Amino acid sequence: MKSPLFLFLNNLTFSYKNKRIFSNFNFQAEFDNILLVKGDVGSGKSTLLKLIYGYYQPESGKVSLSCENNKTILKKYFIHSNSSFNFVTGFIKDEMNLLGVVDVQMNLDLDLSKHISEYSGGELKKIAVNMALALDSNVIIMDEPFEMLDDNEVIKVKDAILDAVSKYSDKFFIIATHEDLLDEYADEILYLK
Ligand SMILES: Nc1ncnc2c1ncn2[C@@H]1O[C@H](COP(=O)(O)OP(=O)(O)OP(=O)(O)O)[C@@H](O)[C@H]1O
Repeated sequence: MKSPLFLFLNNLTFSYKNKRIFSNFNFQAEFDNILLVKGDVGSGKSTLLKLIYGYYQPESGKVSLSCENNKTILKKYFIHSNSSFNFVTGFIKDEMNLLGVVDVQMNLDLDLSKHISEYSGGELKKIAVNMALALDSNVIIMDEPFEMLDDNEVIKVKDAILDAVSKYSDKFFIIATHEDLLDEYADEILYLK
């Protein structure tokens, strides 16, 4: 049986220079598959994902992710809204080797040997999402996975996420999105104002 993932945000305070984004913010969720983070433009969704991932440290307060089953080691992977940040080596193949991804799951129909500057934003997004799904990470944090994709690709990415959720008992998704298409599948939705 699947052990849920717990997210606790306790009195979280975070600012960029002089701009306060979270002030003693509290939230907790227990979820089996998908936690969505939604809200207006600039409400702090990306910032919160980066705090959850650990890119940023809060000024005060605490972020914690834990699994009821303490034996499960939480390996996190972050998909940036600008997917070029996911390919620090500059090359898809090198990144895959670095992360130990043998093959991407979906039929991408793309030449993966080029430099990242030679792909469109949507192509990079597709590759990044599929790379994340092919990794053995169990906490996949996605910042706007549907951005820059056409309708057809949006459905493919949505289906790939739902497929991973049904296939693997140990994968959890924390997804920031403006789209409504995962709402009905989410265990919980955090709305930021
Ligand atoms: N690196 C940064 N330095 C300074 N301010 C920043 C930085 N990143 C974000 N901000 C500011 O913090 C606020 C929250 O930004 P964030 O990107 O978290 O919002 P968001 O909800 O993800 O927005 P969007 O819906 O446009 O993606 C915004 O006002 C933004 O201008």
